Amino acid sequence: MLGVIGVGAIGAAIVAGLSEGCDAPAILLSPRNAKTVAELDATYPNVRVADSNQALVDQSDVVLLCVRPVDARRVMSDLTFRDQSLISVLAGVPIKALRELAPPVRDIVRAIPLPAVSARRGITPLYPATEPARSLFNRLGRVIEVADETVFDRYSAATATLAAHFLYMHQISNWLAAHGIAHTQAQHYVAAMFAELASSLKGRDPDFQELMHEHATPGGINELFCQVMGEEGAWKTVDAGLDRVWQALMDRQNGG
Ligand SMILES: NC(=O)C1=CN([C@@H]2O[C@H](COP(=O)(O)OP(=O)(O)OC[C@H]3O[C@@H](n4cnc5c(N)ncnc54)[C@H](OP(=O)(O)O)[C@@H]3O)[C@@H](O)[C@H]2O)C=CC1
Repeated sequence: MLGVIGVGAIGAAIVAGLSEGCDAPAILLSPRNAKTVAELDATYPNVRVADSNQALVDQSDVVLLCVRPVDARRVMSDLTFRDQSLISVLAGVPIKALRELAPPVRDIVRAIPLPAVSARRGITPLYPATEPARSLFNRLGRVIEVADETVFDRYSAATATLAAHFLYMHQISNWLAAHGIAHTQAQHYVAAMFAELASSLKGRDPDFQELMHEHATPGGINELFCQVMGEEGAWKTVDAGLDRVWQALMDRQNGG
């Protein structure tokens, strides 16, 4: 039995992805977030809702922890574990801290799922990449087996750039809207442009420099835009943002 504590955005996405297709694993959900939990329970025959978090822990061989990092200590300190498996998706909470939160559990794996797991198209770094986490996340797409926890946290830092991608698109559509194109039309246009770009990445070995050149006619407007972004410091800002995220993750690990 897989028990999921914290059925918010990523917890629900994982449950949905695992529950699609044949041989779906039996899943028990924590009762909080009643609306989402009831929807998952009604949609998937392999899903049930536990009476409490402790009942979930008692009945589960594998516990998947999907609460916000700031809530972890409060949630876990109420619970008594036995020697079962624990998978944590909590960004920036290291194995050492998880051991302290869930004694006597020894088998602890960290995972970095992305929302695409709901459609079983995820790519999930695992540390350490042991069973049963490997099988669970392989069912949700692909797994990256990471051998070192610091490297694992680098992957975690990179996921912090996702929301900014939408802000970038927002900025472009706002510029169009400020210059006479209806806001909705501008958003549809930018969404279609980037959806096409994203789908062109599938099924090929990505080389981003090469792709940039494919899209930038020499002397053309894409080349000009890249040049101005560089001159204005945009690419250095990406490095600065990632460095700050990395520092925040490290501070979280050190209890800061
Ligand atoms: N969202 C994402 O794409 C990704 C998230 N993560 C990690 O996943 C974790 C969850 O993120 P996300 O899903 O976005 O956050 P959400 O806030 O959407 O989900 C967290 C859920 O935990 C619930 N919760 C809080 N306290 C308890 C409790 N005592 N018992 C059971 N459930 C509880 C919350 O309920 P309530 O709202 O009522 O407090 C909420 O539904 C984070 O640690 C994050 O780092 C990792 C990879 C990707």
